[in-house]
Formats: sequence, C-alpha cells, structure tokens
Amino acid sequence: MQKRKIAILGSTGSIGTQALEVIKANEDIFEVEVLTAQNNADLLIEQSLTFKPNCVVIGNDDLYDKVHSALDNAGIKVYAGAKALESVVQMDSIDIVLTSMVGYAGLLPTIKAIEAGKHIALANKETLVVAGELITKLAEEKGVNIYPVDSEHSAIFQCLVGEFHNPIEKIILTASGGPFRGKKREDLAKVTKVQALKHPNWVMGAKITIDSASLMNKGLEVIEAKWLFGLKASQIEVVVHPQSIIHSLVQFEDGSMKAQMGLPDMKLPIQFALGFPNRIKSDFPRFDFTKYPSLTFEQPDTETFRNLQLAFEAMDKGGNLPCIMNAANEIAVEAFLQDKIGFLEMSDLIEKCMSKVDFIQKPSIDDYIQTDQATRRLAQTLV
Ligand SMILES: NC(=O)C1=CN([C@@H]2O[C@H](COP(=O)(O)OP(=O)(O)OC[C@H]3O[C@@H](n4cnc5c(N)ncnc54)[C@H](OP(=O)(O)O)[C@@H]3O)[C@@H](O)[C@H]2O)C=CC1
Ligand SMILES: CC(=O)[C@@H](O)[C@H](O)COP(=O)(O)O
Ligand SMILES: [Mn+2]
Repeated sequence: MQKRKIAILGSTGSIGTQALEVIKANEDIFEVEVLTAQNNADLLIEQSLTFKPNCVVIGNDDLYDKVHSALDNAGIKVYAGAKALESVVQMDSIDIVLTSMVGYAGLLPTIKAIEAGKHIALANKETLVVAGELITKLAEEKGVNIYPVDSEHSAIFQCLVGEFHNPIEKIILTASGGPFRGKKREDLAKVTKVQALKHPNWVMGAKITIDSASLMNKGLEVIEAKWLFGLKASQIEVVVHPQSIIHSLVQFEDGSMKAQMGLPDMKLPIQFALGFPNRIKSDFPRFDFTKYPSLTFEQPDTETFRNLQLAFEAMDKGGNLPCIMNAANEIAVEAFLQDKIGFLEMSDLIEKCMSKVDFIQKPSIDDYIQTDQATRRLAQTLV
C-alpha cells in the first residue's frame, strides 16, 4: 500500500508534535511531506532532520537563513513567510494537510489546500469559526473530506461511522469546565494567567488553554460542530463533564445515544483523522472504569462564563459575526497572557467588538479578511 503523504502546518506545536509521534510509530503507513513553524526554528530543524520532509516553511522571514543553512545539505527545500504556506499546501505529492497551526492564520492556507483538492485533517477550529460556510461549500465542490481532529468532533465523527444515512437529532459536546469550574464572577476578577494555564485534563498550547478556561473553546467548538456536521443551533448542546472521559455524544432520531470515550490523549483523534477509515493498532494508554468510579455531568454556567453565550449569539446571527468574535478573542487572549487585561475583561472586549464592527450578512473571502483586520484594530484600542 502507498504511504499517505502528510503536510503538517504547525509541526512545532502541541498537535503538531503529537502528530509526528503518531507518524513515527506508523512509518509504514505515513510519510512526512511538509513541515511548517512560525518562530521555533530549532525544533523545526530537528524535526526536519529526523523526518526528512520534501520541504519546510518557517513563517518568520527573519529565520530563513538559519533554517536554510541547517537543511540545505540534507536536500530539504526551505521557504519563508505566510505566502509560502499558501503555496506548499498545493504540492502534487501531498495527500492530507493537517492544519495544526493556531488561530486565524489557518484560514488562507486551508482554502488553498482545499482548492488544490487536498483532504484536510482539521485541528485549527478557528478556520471553521471564521468562514465555516465558505470552507464547507468549497470542500464539497472540490470533493475534499474534512476529518475532525478536535477531540469532541472526532468523538462525534467516530459515533457517526456507519450511521451517515441516519439523521442526527442532536449532539452533546462535553466540556471539562476548565480550571475555574464552579467559580463565580467575583472569584474570577483576580485570577492569573498561571492559574488559567493549568488545564485540569489536557496539556495544550497557550491560546486554546486560555480558551478552555473562559469557555470560549466550547463556544468555538459549537460553531465548528455546526459546520462539520451540518447542524442547526437547536441541535447542539453543551454539558460539563469534568473528567473528560466521554469526549462527546450523538443522539439519533430513535432516541439512541452513542458516545465515544477514552483517556484524554490527542494522539487518538489525530491518528483516526490521518488514518481514516482504518483504526490503526496503538499502544495508547487504555481507560479503566474502576479508576473512574464516577463520571459526572452538570450544566455550563453561562452567566459567569459569558463567552459561551457570545458564541451561541454569533452562530445564531451568522454572517461575519463569528469572524469578529474570533478576532476579538485572539487579541483578548494575547492581552490577558501579557497581563494587559484581566480574565473577565476578555468577554467585555469581545462583546464590544461584536457590537461595533460592521455586520455583513453574506461575507466574501475579502470581507472576512477586512473584518478580521478591522476587529483587531478596534480590539487593540480596548486593551
Ligand atoms: N493542543 C490540543 O490538544 C488541541 C488543539 N486544537 C487546535 O489546534 C490548533 C493548534 O493548537 P496547539 O497545537 O495547542 O497550538 P500551539 O500553540 O501548541 O502550536 C501552534 C503551532 O502553530 C504555529 N504558528 C503560530 N502562529 C502561527 C502563524 N501566525 N502562522 C503559522 N503558524 C503559526 C506554531 O509555530 P511556532 O512553534 O514556531 O510558534 C506552532 O507550530 C488550534 O487551533 C487549537 O485550537 C484542537 C484540539 C486540541
Ligand atoms: C483536547 C481538546 O479537544 C480540547 O479542545 C479540549 O476539549 C479542551 O477542553 P475543554 O474546552 O472542554 O476544557
Ligand atoms: Mn476540543
């Protein structure tokens, strides 16, 4: 069987490095064709010398010379800058593009990859939040599959295998509740980034970890689910499940519910997306019921954690509002991580941007780009 040739966008991050572990353990099935990073030149060089991709991209142009001089002798082509990312994803030799970079930066390379007919293993949820309608339409036109990597969406996808002809009544996305579950607004006023960066169950990049603490991650995932599975808002529920063992559930029209469960470990959803439709034998740690005598569930507190409510509003109104929300959130998270604003001020900033940036009901790709830029400009004045 021919090996699947993978392009990993964001290979130096949490998802990217775990994807390389999966590939290393399955070298008879997968091959690395492209690796990319933004600033971490040292790790990109190390990964490239190990996995010998055809080419790499370093986003930060200033690091081109360093990466080029380290990889030239190994015969690995090196490119730099955001535009290079948009070109390399179109290479004939790529079978699947794993979008594991963080934030809005995922949008344009994903569009280019789909235009070139590449299947997508999608970790970068922001792409579907910003432009879900455009992306899913384009993928359909080009016959491209979008395999979810996000654990909840992978869970739903796994529940749907063999059921694609059966309508979904609703899905239930599970949320850990993050490190501040059970806290009230007065408790949250003074929480620090160090506290917010301690996720109870998952080790992830900084941005998604803050999103989990503020429940924005669940808001982004609600919108991501709408587009991946073609759902209405009324078909998407969120339940807090602090143990993160049940990764999400689907309820069908006969009332039956299917759930996918396992220990919190992203290697499984990454492997499932890259290997679909095959389940590849693994040595990932197995779940033991006796070690988890109670799996618990509760309602999310959207009065305290307003971001989840804001995301439902953005999804309901549609147009460029999710794009506005996403850009404002990226600026808010960055400002919180730089100690420029407090934890609760993140929602204030997002809400202000959502009410002030011009609404567009049917945005084009240029409208999304303009909306993202305009929102970032406004948000910067609020930090
Ligand atoms: N981590 C997880 O378990 C999960 C993550 N996701 C999603 O996957 C995506 C990646 O998350 P995660 O791996 O945690 O993030 P990380 O911050 O750990 O990694 C981000 C990666 O993207 C690169 N990058 C950063 N900025 C840019 C840019 N402007 N252009 C191109 N590349 C860039 C980074 O390069 P460099 O290292 O050089 O800075 C790094 O390789 C996010 O969208 C997240 O929501 C979804 C589910 C689970
Ligand atoms: C691993 C993963 O998919 C993350 O998105 C995770 O779900 C974050 O957990 P919570 O947002 O539920 O805290
Ligand atoms: Mn998730």
